[in-house]
Amino acid sequence: MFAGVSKSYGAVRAVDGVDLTIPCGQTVALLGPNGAGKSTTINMMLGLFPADRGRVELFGRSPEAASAAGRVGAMLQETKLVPRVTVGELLAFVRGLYPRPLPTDDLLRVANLGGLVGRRLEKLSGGQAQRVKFAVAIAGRPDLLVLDEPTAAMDVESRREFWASMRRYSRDGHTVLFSTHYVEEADESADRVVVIAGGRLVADGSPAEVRRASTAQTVAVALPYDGAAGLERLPGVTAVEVRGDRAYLTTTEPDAVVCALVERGLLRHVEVRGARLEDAYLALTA
Ligand SMILES: Nc1ncnc2c1ncn2[C@@H]1O[C@H](COP(=O)(O)OP(=O)(O)OP(=O)(O)O)[C@@H](O)[C@H]1O
Repeated sequence: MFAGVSKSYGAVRAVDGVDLTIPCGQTVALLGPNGAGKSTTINMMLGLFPADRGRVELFGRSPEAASAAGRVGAMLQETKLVPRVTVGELLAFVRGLYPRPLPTDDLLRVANLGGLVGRRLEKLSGGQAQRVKFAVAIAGRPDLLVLDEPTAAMDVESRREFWASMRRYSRDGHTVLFSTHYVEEADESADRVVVIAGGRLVADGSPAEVRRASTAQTVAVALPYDGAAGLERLPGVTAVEVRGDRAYLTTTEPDAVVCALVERGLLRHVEVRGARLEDAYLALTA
């Protein structure tokens, strides 16, 4: 729970009056561009440094007390793995630090590390190393799992595997908060999307609710034989983009645009696309 939380670094106001309450069991994406204040928010949530103003509480107590009680697990951007030990040795060590760790088999299954137990940490690929860091974060079976841009620099396949692991953990009723600047990750993997820009929360809701914050839609048609000239004057059209042999018309009134295209005999291979989370995100953070 954040109540009126602010944090500055000198003259830079990194987080500015944030209020946020996360119910148990929810998976929340903290979505924002570089420098939006995501890491600062997460560091305060974990009690790594104090807020200048406002109150941060986890499970009704201070972040430090919640972490000391083993209720919080985190995977931070700067987390490094020690070399010269195996995945299995590292996980056995970390499990030993907690009173009720995840059973080893569950840990390996959830983090998708089955074939890597004997592998030394310095021999892992980037995606595999991230899954080991994820395993370290969940080894103590935390009620709240916090992931700061966990898939930065991963390829598509590694990202897909990573989010599958995250969902296996959240499905068991655990609360997850992850930060990202990939809109599709928030759309696909979160119950709730909190958009942050310039240290302020600018949107908060399900992916569908945040998507609706942008009403712009696209009507795409085959490019008319005489080109795109004049399309921008059709009723309801606010922008026209030509890509390949298609014209993409931005509008808030797709019905009117389709009618106008019919009247002019221009309706060929039409496709109407609803607002995308990415459009809403770009509008919100502009
Ligand atoms: N230690 C610091 N000293 C000074 N300014 C900082 C420090 N850490 C962050 N900032 C500034 O605070 C603002 C918020 O930074 P923060 O790292 O929280 O954003 P972010 O959303 O996590 O960005 P990114 O996606 O790039 O990691 C930025 O303007 C950043 O330059």
